Amino acid sequence: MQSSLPKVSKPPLHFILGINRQEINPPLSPHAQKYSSIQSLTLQPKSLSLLHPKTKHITKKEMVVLSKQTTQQYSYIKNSKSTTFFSGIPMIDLSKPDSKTLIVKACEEFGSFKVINHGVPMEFITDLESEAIKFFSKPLSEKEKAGPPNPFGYGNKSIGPNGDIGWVEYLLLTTNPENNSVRLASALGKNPEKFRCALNEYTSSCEEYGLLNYYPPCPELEALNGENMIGFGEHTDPQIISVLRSNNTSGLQISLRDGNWISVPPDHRSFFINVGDSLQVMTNGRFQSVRHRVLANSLKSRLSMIFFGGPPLNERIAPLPSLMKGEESLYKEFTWFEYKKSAYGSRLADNRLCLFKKIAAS
Ligand SMILES: O=C(O)CCC(=O)C(=O)O
Ligand SMILES: [Fe+2]
Repeated sequence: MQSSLPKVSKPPLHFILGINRQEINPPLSPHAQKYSSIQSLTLQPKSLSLLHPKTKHITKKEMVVLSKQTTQQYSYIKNSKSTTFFSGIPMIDLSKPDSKTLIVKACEEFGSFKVINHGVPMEFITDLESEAIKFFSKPLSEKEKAGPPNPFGYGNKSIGPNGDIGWVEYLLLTTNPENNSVRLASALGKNPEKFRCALNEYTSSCEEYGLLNYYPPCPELEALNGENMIGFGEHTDPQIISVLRSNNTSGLQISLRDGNWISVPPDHRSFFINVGDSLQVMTNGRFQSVRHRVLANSLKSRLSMIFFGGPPLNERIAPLPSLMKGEESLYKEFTWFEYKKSAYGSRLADNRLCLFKKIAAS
């Protein structure tokens, strides 16, 4: 199969296998208990205009409620109609000749799209999925042997080093098995080779456009009357592209250009592609990285396999000359290493590209 996506240059290509945390903490207690442990409550009303014709059904107003527990802080979203799905996400059939054109259009308009007829055999996906589920079903003490996730390994709740917390567990892996530590390999079970094979089969089948991802439920949400808990907080991916595949559980939301959040219908056979910050720079802003987040599900577990395609560390990230046609670059010069370092020092929701934008002369 011919891939229509840009060829992603060599490593680092990392994967996150995530699973919503469930058995890790004592289950979140129902309503009363949750609020009795609140130390501070912040309400951030966010007025949302309905500019996009296909978003009539989404909530006009959204409240983000931050509840601070003694040791952790989780974020909740009030009245997010997470089960009303948006039907306007571009779907691209990679076997069709017009797919390239449609991908460009989707990247310009949405910063994301889903692909079908991607050529990745379903059995590769299900093999990796079942190995991942085996891992996440282990007792916490076993999983922790594969952590912490720096640079690669198991993590839960904490996303990055700057205080971001989510209802999530994850395994951060690299496609280069030598970089996945011995500690990680042994925690993957008696047969880490099987896990590795599943990962390799899956990644080698899609190396030109990346791919992979997984997650699970939070029954206490049922008692919270329409509130949703953040599994993975809003952010843009810093890499060139991310390829996300999840099981049939909802949770992924993306922010449209008008600021409205919409829920992506789950589809375990397709891949969902996001434009990352690096691709935004490479196209001098013609494509824009898409803000997205994952909400916890009260009933079902969600497993996502995400493939992040990033450049080599010393690669300069700059607009591609062939796209420039005499335009000025909107961005200062920087390498992927510099961007990663800066991203590591920021919060998940921060607009990291701001720091690298040229200030327009007035
Ligand atoms: O787990 C998911 O479905 C998405 C997570 C995500 O956006 C990320 O890891 O960058
Ligand atoms: Fe992401």
